[in-house]
Amino acid sequence: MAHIQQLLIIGCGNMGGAMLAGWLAAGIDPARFAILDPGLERAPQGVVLYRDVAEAEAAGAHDAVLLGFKPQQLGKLAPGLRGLTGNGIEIYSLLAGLTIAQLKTAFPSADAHIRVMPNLAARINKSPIILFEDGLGTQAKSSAFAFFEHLGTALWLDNEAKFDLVTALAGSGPGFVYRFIDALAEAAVNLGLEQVQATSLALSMVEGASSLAANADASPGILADRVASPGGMTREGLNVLDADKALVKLLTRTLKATADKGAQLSAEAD
Ligand SMILES: NC(=O)C1=CN([C@@H]2O[C@H](COP(=O)(O)OP(=O)(O)OC[C@H]3O[C@@H](n4cnc5c(N)ncnc54)[C@H](OP(=O)(O)O)[C@@H]3O)[C@@H](O)[C@H]2O)C=CC1
Ligand SMILES: O=C(O)[C@@H]1CCC=N1
Repeated sequence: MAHIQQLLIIGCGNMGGAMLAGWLAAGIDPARFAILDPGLERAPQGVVLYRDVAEAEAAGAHDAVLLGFKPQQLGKLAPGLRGLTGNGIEIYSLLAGLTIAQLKTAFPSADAHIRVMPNLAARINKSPIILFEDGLGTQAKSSAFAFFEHLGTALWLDNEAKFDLVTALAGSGPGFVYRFIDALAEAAVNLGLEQVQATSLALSMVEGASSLAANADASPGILADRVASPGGMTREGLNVLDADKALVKLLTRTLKATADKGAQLSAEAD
């Protein structure tokens, strides 16, 4: 039988909501989803919304759960969720930093425990989706992959120790790109451009450049050199970013601080 026929999303905020929107946009039947979230105003049309655990337990319709609340809530919420996470249920977790071992301790009776790391572009079906699992059989693994692939480009990670780092890169990454776009616009404003025009140009430039790179036959490094006409303007700017590896060093510190917080969230959950 195919897996994830009925997904119960527990905590449907920014990330859970983006994923649900992506699945619905991909044409998946809304009747395959339910939400448990006490504070959510409304669910998308055709998706059932439970306000409390008892309602979701009474329905008892799901075969998979997606944990979409905050990592700091796991210890407090898990005991009350045991009735929704028992035999026959697969647990998919968005909780940044929290390990498979911690999920197994929190939900010991579930059939399988899977870490999932998307980003907000799941809403437009363009998110990387990193997966790491324990307990899925071969067939369930391939149907889980197909289900998450609707949201973008899925991959199985072979080493959980790298999960915080891929979270920093692919999950948190949009935050860094948005900051870069803002900084680019602010720099142009500092040098004399008008704010609205600077923001609009920075945004459309990044959109075009990233689509071009995603579909190109050459690496971003080679594409950067193609932009820099010999003896031209761009090389002068690249020289600023490249001097003493300034940009690489800044981003290494950025990813390290982000990944280290994952380890801290995990330690605090014990
Ligand atoms: N934001 C992102 O880009 C990404 C987030 N993640 C992960 O996704 C998870 C959610 O993050 P994010 O969406 O940003 O946070 P949000 O605060 O937007 O979403 C969390 C949701 O859980 C709800 N909630 C709170 N308490 C309960 C409860 N007892 N039962 C059910 N639902 C509850 C919240 O409701 P209320 O607001 O009323 O408290 C909210 O709707 C985190 O674990 C995070 O690590 C992973 C990848 C990317
Ligand atoms: O900031 C966070 O913790 C989550 C995980 C990745 C993106 N947002």
